[in-house]
Amino acid sequence: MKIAMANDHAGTAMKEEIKKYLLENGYEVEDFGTYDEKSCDLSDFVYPASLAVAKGECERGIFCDGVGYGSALIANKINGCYAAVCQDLLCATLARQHTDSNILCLGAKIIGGLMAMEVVKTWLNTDPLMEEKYRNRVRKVCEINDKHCVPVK
Ligand SMILES: O=P(O)(O)OC[C@H]1O[C@@H](O)[C@H](O)[C@@H]1O
Repeated sequence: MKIAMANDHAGTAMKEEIKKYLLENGYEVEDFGTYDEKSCDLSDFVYPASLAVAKGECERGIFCDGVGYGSALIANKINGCYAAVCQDLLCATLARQHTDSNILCLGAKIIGGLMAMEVVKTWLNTDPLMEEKYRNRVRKVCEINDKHCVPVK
């Protein structure tokens, strides 16, 4: 599985730690930066990484910023990107089981590195539930996406 990664200055250390784990465990990573802790704007990195997910160049995305919501807010503007902020293992499980999210957003100022690693593992290894009610909910979100989000070329 190929994973798009992106972060701002607040998420660099967390991104590096997660990237190391992914590479050691057989995942491919495309790292869109940023690569240091110099102050920057999240959208410069999360936007291209989201496009890679939208185009199918990467299957999933993992984005790190200070709080997590900033990455999710940007990614969720892009057609085909379904981003969830997860701060614990229950959120990570349900973000896959109930909502089939393809982008995980983490807040490095909110959760520690150990929790982030467990969230990543849980999120990567949990499949969507096939129960009709969850399928219907996911389908409705996809329909909203298809109706209002511009296709990514
Ligand atoms: O360090 P500064 O620039 O103040 O803020 C960084 C974080 O604050 C929030 O907006 C975002 O989560 C961003 O990553």
